[in-house]
Amino acid sequence: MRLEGDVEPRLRCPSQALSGGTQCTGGPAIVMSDPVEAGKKLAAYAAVDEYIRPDHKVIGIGSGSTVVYVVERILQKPELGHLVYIPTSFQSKLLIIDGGLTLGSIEQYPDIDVTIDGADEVDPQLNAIKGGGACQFQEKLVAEAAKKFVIVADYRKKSTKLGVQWTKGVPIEVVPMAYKVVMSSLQSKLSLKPASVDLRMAVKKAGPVVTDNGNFVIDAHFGAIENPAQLLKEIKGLTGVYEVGLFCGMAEIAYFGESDGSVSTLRQ
Ligand SMILES: O=C(CO)[C@H](O)[C@H](O)COP(=O)(O)O
Repeated sequence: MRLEGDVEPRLRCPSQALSGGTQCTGGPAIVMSDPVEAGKKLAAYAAVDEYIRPDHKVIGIGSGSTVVYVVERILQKPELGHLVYIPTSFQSKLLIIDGGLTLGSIEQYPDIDVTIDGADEVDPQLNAIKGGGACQFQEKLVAEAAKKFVIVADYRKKSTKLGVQWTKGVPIEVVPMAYKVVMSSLQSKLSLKPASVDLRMAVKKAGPVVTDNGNFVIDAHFGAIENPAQLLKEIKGLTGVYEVGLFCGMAEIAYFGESDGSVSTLRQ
């Protein structure tokens, strides 16, 4: 299958079931000149094909550039048009609205069948760093409310240990007035000391990034993280912390679009 906007015949991904830790070829061809973009699309399409069914009712939609392909694939399947879609950010709300899908809120639909989301880094135990787009609070809420949480990512996100591939730090959403206290607590109260902590600054605005929840984000640089669950527990215990971009033991499966055009998976 050739998709609109694709330019050269190169990559191919399956729509059939994939098995744990394996790579596959075959199925609808995905043709793109950029291997990273192709990887995102491969992973997203495979996850939608295998995890979202017409007999589902409510689907969580993550945030970021990979999720754009999740919605693109959903829109190619008219049999998924009657489902309700729950956003995890302003960006994903617009994806749902602009696609003409039915938008729901987590308050209306606290029980979600499947949530599909991207990630910044994923380790072999399916722990993930998220929040590169500062959406980690709503992403975690919507992932936790789902029976199944599925990660989609390109090959750059696969890692042996969190903090090795993703070197921009662990995103920590904080209540604005608490940011200095939290920065100081991160340096003095954790068993794993960060090399540095930065208040994330906006690019096209003076001052800090402000999240969809009106908060700030601190990026904490720990290097390789041996025990992400312990680190998560310690950071969440600091007063002023709203949510941490460490997702531990949450995902059932991660799909990775590889640079050779295959899709690999990691399962719990
Ligand atoms: O956690 C996220 C946003 O807060 C994103 O899912 C994560 O940053 C991955 O984004 P992309 O698909 O653009 O690489």
